[in-house]
Amino acid sequence: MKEPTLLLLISPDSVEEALDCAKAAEHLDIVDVKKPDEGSLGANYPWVIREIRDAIPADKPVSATVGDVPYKPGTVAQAALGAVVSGATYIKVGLYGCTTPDQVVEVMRGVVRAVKDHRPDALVVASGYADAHRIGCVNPLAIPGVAQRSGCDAAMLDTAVKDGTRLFDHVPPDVCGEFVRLAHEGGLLAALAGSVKAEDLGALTRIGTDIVGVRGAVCEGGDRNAGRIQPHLVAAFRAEMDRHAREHAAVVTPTG
Ligand SMILES: O=C[C@H](O)COP(=O)(O)O
Repeated sequence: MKEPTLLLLISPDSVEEALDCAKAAEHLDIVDVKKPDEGSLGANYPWVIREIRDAIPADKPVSATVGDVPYKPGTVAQAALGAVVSGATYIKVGLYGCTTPDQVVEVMRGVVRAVKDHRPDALVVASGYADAHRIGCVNPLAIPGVAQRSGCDAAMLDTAVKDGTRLFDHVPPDVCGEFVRLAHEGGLLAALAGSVKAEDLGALTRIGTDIVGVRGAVCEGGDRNAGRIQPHLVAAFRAEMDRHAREHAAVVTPTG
């Protein structure tokens, strides 16, 4: 049986940074357009998504965040359509303002319809927050179920507050493992992010994560705000991912 592959999603905040990602294109799988100064899943301008789509190799999918969205299903559906029309094929929604699972389903059903009516092969990602308890939104472990109920393709966790705390500070590896299990049970991809560092890759690989999302760890000085993405840090991060994948494969399918 082929081992599942962990994909690397990197989030530039501008066309200039996307060009740095393009220099490291062989080391990454998905380029994720966001605007970090508008929030952890802050949405960028449609023309930035389009320019980034044009700037990176055609075989690298572009993802775009629709924002840390309010509970306003029509507004969010229209924003999601803007992202897919601009060339993104992974549409990520940060469910910041949804306080109940039913609200999430209502918002995400609208997004799925808006996106897939325009481009059936685009993937819709419902993103909750590992630190949901700090902002009063839906519990991380509820996300896979509501993502599945609303027809999404992936369930994701990121952190809402970028204060140096990390994914595993809020949702420990065994609970992230349960998140991944629930996502897979619902036929979804599982994406995890939140100030992830290279030292987290062992656990993320072990639990079967499909996509790891990173910004700070590949910016100079580890600073997601003041630092800029560095191609050599992307390459080094990828090398660590590959090392963990090899080690994990050796444990799961020992030879000899
Ligand atoms: O989707 C991934 C995020 O951009 C992660 O950013 P971060 O690694 O700085 O928390």
